[in-house]
Amino acid sequence: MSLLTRMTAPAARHDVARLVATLLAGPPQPDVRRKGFALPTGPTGLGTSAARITPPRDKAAGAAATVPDLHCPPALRDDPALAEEVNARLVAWAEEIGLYAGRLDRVRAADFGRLMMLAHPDTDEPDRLLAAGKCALAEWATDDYYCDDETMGSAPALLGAQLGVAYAAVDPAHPPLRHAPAVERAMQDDPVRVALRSGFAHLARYADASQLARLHHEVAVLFVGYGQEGSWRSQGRMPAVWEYLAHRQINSFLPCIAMTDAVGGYALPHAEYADPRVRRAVTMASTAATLVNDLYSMAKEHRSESVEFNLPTVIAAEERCSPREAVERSVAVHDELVRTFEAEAAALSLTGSPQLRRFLAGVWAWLGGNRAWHSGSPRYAAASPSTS
Ligand SMILES: CC(C)=CCC/C(C)=C(\C)COP(=O)(O)OP(=O)(O)O
Repeated sequence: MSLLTRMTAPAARHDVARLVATLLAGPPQPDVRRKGFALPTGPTGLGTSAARITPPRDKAAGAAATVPDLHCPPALRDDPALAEEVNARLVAWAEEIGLYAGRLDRVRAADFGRLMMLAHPDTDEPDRLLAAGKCALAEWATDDYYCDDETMGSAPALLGAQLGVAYAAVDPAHPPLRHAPAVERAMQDDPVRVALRSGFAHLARYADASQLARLHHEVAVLFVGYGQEGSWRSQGRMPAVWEYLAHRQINSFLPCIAMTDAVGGYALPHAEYADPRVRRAVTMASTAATLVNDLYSMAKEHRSESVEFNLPTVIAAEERCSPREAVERSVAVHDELVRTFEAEAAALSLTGSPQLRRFLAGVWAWLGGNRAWHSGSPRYAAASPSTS
């Protein structure tokens, strides 16, 4: 069955979505394997705004009800059976390695398997989605255990030291021989480090050396962002809006988005991934995806004991506006980023390689899957418990 026929949410919620989809999809490319991946077809171009789409099922109305409409693609497929398989295997893995011990029911309910199914519609292979899911959950756990959840032992004073050691679980440390056993013990005696190491080892089955090096870079940058947030937390300081936005580019879903080609079974050449024009488009998309998290996680963060950092809170503090107005302004920031990504990605798709075109279409698909997941995951439902 083709991806298109499996989609329950076949179109976008805004005028240009189909046009963007068409530009990003480009002509058929026989030299790049396309495992059933296709962006929405149908009416294209300006004047197709009547083709409005409803997103896939939203399991939890709580958070979703408080977030205004976003300029965001739809999820390109909804395959609950695939999501369930990936989620079950992800939770079994977490249990086996002792990650989120005592909280696995919440991890299961958060349904990160569904996030992977929604965000990576160009593969049907559960094991590829599982590899990506392990990396994502390990990165989330780094945040929960070390940065922002005191009930999981996070403490600002420990953060830098913990992140420094955790990085060796992703990009192995190579100490002189006599220190190697101590490093090895450290890799094994903490569930976050075990998860990072195991997740990236799994992904290495599908990623080549250049893709792995790219991911190491993105994780290192993510950890810089975690450190930045820790610094605000320990100072009790609310960042400026510009500072927060720059932060959300690095403390972002980019490490997940950067796996798009490895998960899809092809490789974007390093020179194209590193091209500043591509980087600009992709980082704008990942910042936007992370602002979606800010909008949907506000209710969860209000319930938390620790200081909350999200764009509406930062805007309300700096611009002295009401929470509702701050949400509206955050949505406008999000929408501008997505629109800019769409325009620039469409232009890059016209001149770049087939792999670049597929990658940018994959990033676009990731945005849609991400929003659909956030709107339905009990992790962000106002009245439900979260993983943290
Ligand atoms: C999966 C991944 C790369 C996560 C890194 C960044 C991250 C933890 C988020 C984007 C989520 O931010 P936040 O700390 O607000 O997370 P929750 O709202 O607690 O899910």
